[in-house]
Amino acid sequence: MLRIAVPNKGSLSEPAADLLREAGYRQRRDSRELVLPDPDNDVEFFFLRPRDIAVYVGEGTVDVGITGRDLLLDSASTATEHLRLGFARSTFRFAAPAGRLTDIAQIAGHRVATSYPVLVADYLREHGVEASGIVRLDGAVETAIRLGVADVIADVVETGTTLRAAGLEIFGEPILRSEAVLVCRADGDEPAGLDVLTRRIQGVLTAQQYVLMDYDVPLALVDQAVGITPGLESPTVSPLHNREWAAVRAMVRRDETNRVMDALYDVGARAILVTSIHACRL
Ligand SMILES: Nc1ncnc2c1ncn2[C@@H]1O[C@H](COP(=O)(O)OP(=O)(O)OP(=O)(O)O)[C@@H](O)[C@H]1O
Ligand SMILES: O=P(O)(O)OC[C@H]1O[C@H](OP(=O)(O)OP(=O)(O)O)[C@H](O)[C@@H]1O
Ligand SMILES: [Mg+2]
Repeated sequence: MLRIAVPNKGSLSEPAADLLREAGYRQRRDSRELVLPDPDNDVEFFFLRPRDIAVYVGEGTVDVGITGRDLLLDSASTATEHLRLGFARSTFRFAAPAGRLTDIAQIAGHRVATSYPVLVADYLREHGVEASGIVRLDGAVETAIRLGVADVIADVVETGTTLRAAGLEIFGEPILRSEAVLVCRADGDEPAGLDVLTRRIQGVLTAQQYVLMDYDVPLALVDQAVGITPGLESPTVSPLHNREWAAVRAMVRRDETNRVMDALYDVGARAILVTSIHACRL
């Protein structure tokens, strides 16, 4: 049985459960359940704190897990990134009171508050900057400066709303771009069943990222239209009752749907239909 660690709380928890459910796995109904066997799929789920997941995977206590790239790096675990999952995207950044700092070199001699001390210490060391100290906090890091515990913070930034509300401003380059990732052990054999889990998750992600586009186009314009919708391998081109026209079906990236429809219409395609993909294996 493949042992899979899933975040039990926080921003990663719900999208991770949704992804696994969509991939055909059982998911818990009660948030107090800590272990959930799924014998039909030959896997077992362990609901753990997101921060601990890379540690368990690195130790080999569980085979794979879902966590954030930032949490993986901060754990200093030997676990390694196996698959990007595309949700819980964020950047990890330095911030200070608006207008005060512009460059990470200016962190020298200042105190940095963060929930990710390993990540921050590694980054500062790599950039040759010596802070006077790193203050580890569990959360609400943005308040640390006002309370006089630190001069600079390093924290997760998604929309920037929390920083603005605290009168802080990012400076320097992003320390990291993070998203949810599937992690597994770096050494040893690949655990049995990881290939199936990976293919199922990739199927869900592809189904979310692509749509099916159908359209009719005059025969003379098929090459031009297919140039706009090359599909993943090659689009399906079928004859129509009207021999002057063909029907084309191709996968298109969801975020390009409207741009592609406009371009197809411009070359003469008509009856352009877009359908969601429910599931797929490529
Ligand atoms: N606002 C956010 N937007 C996107 N991702 C976020 C956000 N906040 C946290 N994350 C991501 O979620 C992961 C952290 O999850 P974790 O459960 O430890 O913290 P949390 O979601 O802030 O929950 P908590 O309420 O326990 O603080 C990290 O990978 C981080 O990048
Ligand atoms: O850029 P934003 O969209 O504002 O999101 C970023 C904020 O979200 C998270 O905080 P959370 O709400 O989890 O509180 P915490 O600091 O107590 O973890 C993170 O730690 C930032 O503070
Ligand atoms: Mg938080």
